[in-house]
Amino acid sequence: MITMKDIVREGHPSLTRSAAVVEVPLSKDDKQLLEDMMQFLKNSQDEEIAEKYELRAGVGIAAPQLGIEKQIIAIHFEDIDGKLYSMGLVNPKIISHSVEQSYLSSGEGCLSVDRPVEGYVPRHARITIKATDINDQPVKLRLKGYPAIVFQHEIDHINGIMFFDRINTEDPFNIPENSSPIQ
Ligand SMILES: O=CN(O)C[C@@H](CC1CCCC1)C(=O)N1NCCC[C@H]1C(=O)Nc1ccccn1
Ligand code: NI
Repeated sequence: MITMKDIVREGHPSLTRSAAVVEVPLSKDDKQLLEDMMQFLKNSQDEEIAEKYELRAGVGIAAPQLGIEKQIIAIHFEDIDGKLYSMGLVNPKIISHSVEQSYLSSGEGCLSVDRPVEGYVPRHARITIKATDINDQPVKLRLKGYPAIVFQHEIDHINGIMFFDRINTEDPFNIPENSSPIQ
């Protein structure tokens, strides 16, 4: 099972390199990795398991965070209106996005960053993603709100981008034109 010791931290080269496209149909190993990543997220959100294995609760994880430079991400969370987002995707791409931006009013963190980094992380408010799922099926997702933020955070990992790379260093709490807060 994946635990925190498997998650590489800030400074590890995998976090700032672009990950490789994954061959489809998925190999047995890539399927297993996706399943393990999904299980990690579920475990991390289960109070007992998280306490027992000292897991930090996460809603998403990307293979580069495990030192595996492949375009593989897993997402598991329920959004405010109770919709469950639980999926493993390979080769995710943002194929279109809004001009409007949005950001989490609480800022962002990362399981690979063991320190708080203050500031708003401006992202696209609405995105359309294309990817392939664990059963080799094509997936097209239109997202907004918190789900859009989570998917962008994970896709950034695939491209070697960390959330703090997007914070305005002069004025971390600067609110860009045409952007609105989430939560
Ligand atoms: O790349 C992936 N990561 O780095 C895990 C991150 C991904 C989220 C950060 C902002 C958008 C996606 C993550 O999940 N967190 N960041 C650090 C500690 C908190 C934790 C978190 O937000 N937990 C959470 C939130 C709601 C409900 C349950 N748990
Ligand atoms: Ni992260």
